[in-house]
Amino acid sequence: MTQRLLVYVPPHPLIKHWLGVVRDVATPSVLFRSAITELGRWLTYEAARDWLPTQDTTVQTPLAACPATFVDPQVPVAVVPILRAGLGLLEGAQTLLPLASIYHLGLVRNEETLEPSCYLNKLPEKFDPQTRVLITDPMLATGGSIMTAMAELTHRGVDPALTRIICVVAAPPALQKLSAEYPGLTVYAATIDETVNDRGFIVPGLGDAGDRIFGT
Ligand SMILES: O=P(O)(O)OC[C@H]1O[C@H](OP(=O)(O)OP(=O)(O)O)[C@H](O)[C@@H]1O
Ligand SMILES: O=c1cc[nH]c(=O)[nH]1
Ligand SMILES: [Mg+2]
Repeated sequence: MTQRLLVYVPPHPLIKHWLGVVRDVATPSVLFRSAITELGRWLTYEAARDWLPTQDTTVQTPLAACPATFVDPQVPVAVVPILRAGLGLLEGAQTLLPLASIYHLGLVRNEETLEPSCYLNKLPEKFDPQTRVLITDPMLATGGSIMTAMAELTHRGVDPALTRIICVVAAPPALQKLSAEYPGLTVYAATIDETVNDRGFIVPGLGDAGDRIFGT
């Protein structure tokens, strides 16, 4: 079977609600931050559906033996927030994945060339090939940053088929690049917007996610 990039936009009222809040230019930083946290929570919930490994067992209730399913603690789970803005989605993700290891990757785009450069890399040298990786970055625009992140991860043994990206707004250039290089990868987005303007901003988008989260 040919593998394809899967992009899900979960039709969830809470995701729609918090997306409206972060799009609104009048939303102050403190509310923007908590809205991004909520989006991190609900997008992680959706992404975990067919991704988080489980094991079947039996438990004894007060009345009888009963089949039960638990999250498998043996399979490593990693969250990779793309700094800065990916930190905004991390808190919500972490509440659902309390045992996950967090590996920070700091990327910033040059405002003129839009080329990303890496200023912090806390990735391990090698990942266990079974590791479930969740990447958090609210904006996939030209795709330069997410492609850099994917190259760093796959170079260290991460399997794209076991990787999920959660983002708030995805734009066509980023999705096209991911699709060409990483079929089998899955993206969860609150929305897919139409365009990226000549300054690299997604339109209508939500502006500069990092600046709005951190009030800079
Ligand atoms: O798809 P791209 O064109 O690469 O753009 C997306 C990147 O831009 C933003 O980061 P930014 O460089 O603004 O850094 P910040 O998170 O520190 O604000 C955003 O958080 C993404 O990482
Ligand atoms: O619209 C955009 C594009 C990239 N990064 C952002 O923060 N916003
Ligand atoms: Mg920014």
